[in-house]
Amino acid sequence: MKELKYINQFFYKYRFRLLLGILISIASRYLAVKVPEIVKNSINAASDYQKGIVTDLDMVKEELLFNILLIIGLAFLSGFFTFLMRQTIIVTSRLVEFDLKNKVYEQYQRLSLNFYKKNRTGDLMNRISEDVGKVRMYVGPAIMYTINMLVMFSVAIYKMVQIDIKLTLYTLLPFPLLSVSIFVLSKHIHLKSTVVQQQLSKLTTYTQEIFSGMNVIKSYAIEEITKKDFLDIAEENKNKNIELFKIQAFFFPLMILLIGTSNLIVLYVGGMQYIKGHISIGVIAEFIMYTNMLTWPVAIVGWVTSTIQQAEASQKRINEFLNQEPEITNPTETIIPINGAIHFKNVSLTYDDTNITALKDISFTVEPGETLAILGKTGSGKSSILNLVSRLYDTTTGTVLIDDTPIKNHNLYNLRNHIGFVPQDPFLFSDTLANNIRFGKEDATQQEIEEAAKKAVVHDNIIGFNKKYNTVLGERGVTLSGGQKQRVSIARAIIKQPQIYIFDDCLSAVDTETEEKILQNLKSISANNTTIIVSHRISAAQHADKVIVLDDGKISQQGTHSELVTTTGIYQEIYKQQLEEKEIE
Ligand SMILES: Nc1ncnc2c1ncn2[C@@H]1O[C@H](COP(=O)(O)OP(=O)(O)OP(=O)(O)O)[C@@H](O)[C@H]1O
Repeated sequence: MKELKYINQFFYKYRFRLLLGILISIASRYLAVKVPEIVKNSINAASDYQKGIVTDLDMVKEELLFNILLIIGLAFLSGFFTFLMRQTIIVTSRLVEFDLKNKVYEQYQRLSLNFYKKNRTGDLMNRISEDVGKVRMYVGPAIMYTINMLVMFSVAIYKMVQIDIKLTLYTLLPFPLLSVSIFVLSKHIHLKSTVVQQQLSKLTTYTQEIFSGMNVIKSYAIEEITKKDFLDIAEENKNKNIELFKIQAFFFPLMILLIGTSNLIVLYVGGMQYIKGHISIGVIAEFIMYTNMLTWPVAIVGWVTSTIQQAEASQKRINEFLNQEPEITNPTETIIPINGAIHFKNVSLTYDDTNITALKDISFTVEPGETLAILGKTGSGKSSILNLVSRLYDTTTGTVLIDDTPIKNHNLYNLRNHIGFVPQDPFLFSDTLANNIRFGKEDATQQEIEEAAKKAVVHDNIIGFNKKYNTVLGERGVTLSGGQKQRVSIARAIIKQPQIYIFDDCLSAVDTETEEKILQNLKSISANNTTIIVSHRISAAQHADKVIVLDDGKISQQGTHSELVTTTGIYQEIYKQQLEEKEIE
C-alpha cells in the first residue's frame, strides 16, 4: 500500500462525498439484511397457524401481506440507496481518475525532451489510461465492495449468532475456503490477463506500424510476409485469451459449489436443531438467505485483494513518472527582455542516452538582426546547436548566452516564446491549415494567416484546395507534400514574429526557385531578427551574414560566404559540387 499513499490526497479532497457514500452504503446494506428476518417471521406465522398456536387465519394472512409489502418497500429503498451509493462512490472514483490523469498529463508536459526519447509512446499512453484506470478500481469499486462486505458481515453475523451460534459456525464453515480459492483464482486471472494485455499491445503496435508503412509494404510487395507475421501474433493472442477464459470459467461453478455446500449444511444442521426444538422452522429459511447474501461479499474479498494489488502495481508505474524531475526547468519567473544576441562559449554537448558527443568546444557569436548559416555533413552536429538555442537540451560544458545572460538564467517560457522554430521534420496536427498556422499565434486573424502563408510561399497551394484555409490535414484529410508541409511550418514560425528564427534544414524539400523566394522574403521580414539557418545548400548560406561549417561536432570553418568560397576547405568543396550539379541541370 506504500505506492497508493499518493491517492490519499484525493480521498481528502473528496472526503465529504466519500463519507456520504459510505453512510449511504451502510444504510443500503442494512436494509437488505433486514429481509431474511421478515421471511423468517412470515414462515413462522404460517407454521404457528398450522400447529394451532395461532387460530385467527385473517390475522395470519394480514401479517403475510404486510410482510410482503415490507419486503417490496425495503427492496425499493435498498435499491434507491444502492443507486445513490454508486452516484457518490463511483462518481468520486471518476473524479479521482480525472484528477490523476491531469496530474500525469501535467507532469508529461513538464518533463524534458530526453524523457520522451527514453520512454516509448505506447508506455506513456498506457500509464495515463490503463494504469490510471486500475487505480480508479481501487478508489471506487474496491472501496464500495469492501464497505458492503463489512456491513453485510457485521449485521448478518450479529443476527445469526444471536439466533444460534452453533448453526452460525457450521454455516460459515465453507466461507474461508471460498475466499481463499477466489483469491488464488483472481491472482491467476490477474497474471493471465496481464499477459493478454501485453499480447494485445503487441498486436496493436504491429498493426499500427503496418498501417503507417503501408506504402513501403505495397511497393516491396511483402503483403504475404506481413500477413504471416500478423497471423503468428494473432494466434498467440488467441491462445492466451483461451487460457484466460479457461481459468475464468472456474469462477462461477466454484462459487455455486461452495454456496450449495453451505446451504446443505444449513439444511442438515438447521434441520437437526429444529427437531431438537432449538430453533423455529423460519430460522432455516433465514439462514439460507443469509448464506446466499454473504457469498458474494466473501467472494469479493479475493477480488478486492487482487484489485488492490493491481492498483498498487499501477500506481507504482505512475509514481515512477510523477517523481521524475525534468532535466530542464524554468529557473525564474522574472522576464528578461530578449534582443536576440546569441553567444556560444566553448560549448560541448554529449547526449546522455547515446553518449554521443555531438558538439565539441563550439564558440561563435550572432548579433541581433544577423543571419547565421550552419553547414556541414550529416551528423556533424547542426541540429544539436539549434537544440541548445531553444534550450531543449543543456550544454555538457561551456555556456550559451542570450544577450549576455546565460541561457539557464532566462525564463524558459519567455525564451521559447521569442523563438520561431521550424524543425527538420515538420509536424502538422490533424486540423485545418488555418489552425495549423495559427498555432504560432493563437489570436491571429485570417489576414495575418494569409500574409504568413504568402511569405512562406505556400498561399497559392492552399487556395488551390477546395476548402482553402479550412482544408483539414491528417489521417482523414488532405496529405500535403513534403515541401508543402515545410512551408506551412515556416508560415507558423513567421506569424509568431519572434525575435529569433531557427530554420533546421527546412527547405530541403522545396525546389531551388521557391527556396530563393522564401529566403528573400525571410530576409525582408527578419531584417531586425536573429536568424539561424541550417542547410545543406550554399544558396541558403549566400544570404547569411556569417557562416559556420561543422565537421564531426567541431567548427572547421567560419566566415562570410565570399571569404569561405575562396578558402580551401569543406565549404569550397560543397560550393563546387553544387555548382557542377547546377550546370548539369
Ligand atoms: N536527441 C539526441 N539524442 C541522442 N543523440 C543525438 C540526439 N540528436 C542527435 N544525436 C546524435 O548527435 C550527432 C549529431 O546529430 P545532429 O542531429 O546534431 O546532426 P546534424 O548535423 O543536424 O545531422 P543531419 O544533417 O543529418 O540532420 C549524431 O551522431 C546523432 O546521432
